[in-house]
Amino acid sequence: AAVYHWPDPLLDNIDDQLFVDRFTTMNLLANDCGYRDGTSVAGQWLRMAFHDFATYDKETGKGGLDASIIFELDRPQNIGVGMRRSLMDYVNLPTEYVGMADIIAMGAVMSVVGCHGPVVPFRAGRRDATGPGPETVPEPQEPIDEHIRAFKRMGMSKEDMIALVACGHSLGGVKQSEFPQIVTPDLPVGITFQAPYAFNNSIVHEYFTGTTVNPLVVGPNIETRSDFRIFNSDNNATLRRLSDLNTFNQECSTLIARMIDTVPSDVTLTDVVEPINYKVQKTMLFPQNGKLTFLATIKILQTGLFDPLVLHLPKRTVTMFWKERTGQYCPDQGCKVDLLRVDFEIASRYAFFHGVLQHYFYTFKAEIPAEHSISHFWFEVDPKNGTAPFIVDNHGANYVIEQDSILYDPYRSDYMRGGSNMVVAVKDPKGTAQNVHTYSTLAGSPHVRWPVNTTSTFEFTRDQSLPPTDGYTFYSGRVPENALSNTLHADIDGKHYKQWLPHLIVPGIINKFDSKVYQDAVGADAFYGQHEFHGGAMPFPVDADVMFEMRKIANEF
Ligand code: HEM
Repeated sequence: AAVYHWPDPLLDNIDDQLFVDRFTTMNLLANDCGYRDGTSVAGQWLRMAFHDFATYDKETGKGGLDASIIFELDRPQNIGVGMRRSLMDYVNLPTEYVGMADIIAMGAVMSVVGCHGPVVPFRAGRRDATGPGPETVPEPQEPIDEHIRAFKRMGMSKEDMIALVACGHSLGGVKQSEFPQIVTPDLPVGITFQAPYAFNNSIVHEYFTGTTVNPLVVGPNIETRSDFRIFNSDNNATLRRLSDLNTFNQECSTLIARMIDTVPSDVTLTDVVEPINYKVQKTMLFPQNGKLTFLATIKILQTGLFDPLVLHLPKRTVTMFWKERTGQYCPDQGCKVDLLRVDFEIASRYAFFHGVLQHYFYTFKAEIPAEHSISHFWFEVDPKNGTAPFIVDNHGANYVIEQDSILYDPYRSDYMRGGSNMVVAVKDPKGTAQNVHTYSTLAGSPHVRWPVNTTSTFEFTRDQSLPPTDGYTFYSGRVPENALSNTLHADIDGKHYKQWLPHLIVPGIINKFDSKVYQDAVGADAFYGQHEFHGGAMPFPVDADVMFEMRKIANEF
């Protein structure tokens, strides 16, 4: 599995999307094979991944999952409302660190599991194309030899092709509005490939029992019966194998993974991404009330079976330690910080199949003398279950605060909707700071004929309304509301500094959890009311919606 060394913007983001929150785009839309446009969201997402992949050429090593589909939407081969709808779903997800190609691949994974199919392993790190690929998506009117040739070019054998088509065409169907020569006017306006709205091998059984209505098998137009020609191109041997559900699930998982992992030959993907345990995230360091405030959260996975009706905090205790950056301040064993708060979130369906049921987020707040600052931090976890306490320290490397010269300042920034006034604290004893700016990913800017995210630079200037304090001067600038991710940059005394601001904690999108942490940071403790507690084995204040969700999930197991 891919190893997470903090900070890693790519894996951090992918982990959030795949595993953490049931209520993200990725988890919500394709979940339960949700219906849309006469088909399923999942069907639309999976087809888009295939069409993006279908530009691959094994000989040249070009194409594959590279989001070139964005530039290919006007082609008849990519006809269909599903393509545009899928892109609309995805449009806000890519950032400076996570490309659209990864999102499209993730969509394929989520569509399969969302329709109760198997887990398709996910790797990250695809690179987005800057222009269209060749016009090479297979079309239903083409002869079988052409399909075999096309899949061979994509790196798939004839048997792979048969299986992959059966896997893909277990979702969705064909629309009259898009393929009137296949779904002729005497037929219903849309026909699904198989009866159940689920990722399974009904398509195979319906084929063998003669009950199929798959228009690419029994449609009135013989020329466009491509599934029929493909399925029996090996005398049905592959399809017979796939009539066993376990075999179908296994082979589909492997083949869809191969499909989405097909990338240009100069792109290297990460290892398979598993839920990341002890993930440090959402760190913030900023001057406040004559000190530096440091916030950090560590995510711990809840695995194994549990009784969803008896929610309780694990007995474990988690403690944070940190060390000064200059001078002598902390004892040898580090300055100790007790827990500020614990939150939890139910895991995604995809995470359930990795044995993860929910996530605990342990958040800490350290008060740090500005003159000493902070160089690194780590955690001690005591499971309190008879096993020994252990240290979590970024695989031995510690969580190192690379620099404290340029810091995002949530305390002084203003999150009002309609763009934000972002404030950056700059440690600049010689007064030489230059080029203080953020490099931001903006949602949905018109770039090509289809909106894709773009990146822009926003300059900051000295903010005279904020008096210097604790060695920091303050710079501010307006960052648009649609900024999805930001990286701060500055040159100070001839040296370049940068700080990545994780997606979701910066202006633009602030989720519930983060806004609470933000409230904590600025000292509005009362904000939480009864939902606030500081460590210890206290019951969660669970609301009815969450209970309902958890029961539903428990029943699905
Ligand atoms: C020779 C190969 C293939 C041909 C000729 C073909 C053709 C088609 C056609 C004509 C449609 C109807 C689209 C619409 O009406 O909007 C369709 C839908 C679909 N195809 Fe394929 N396909 C092929 C291979 C695949 C593969 C390999 C996959 C995925 C692994 C796949 C996934 C899908 C899905 C999920 C849909 C449903 C889309 C929706 O409901 O919106 N197809 N395909």
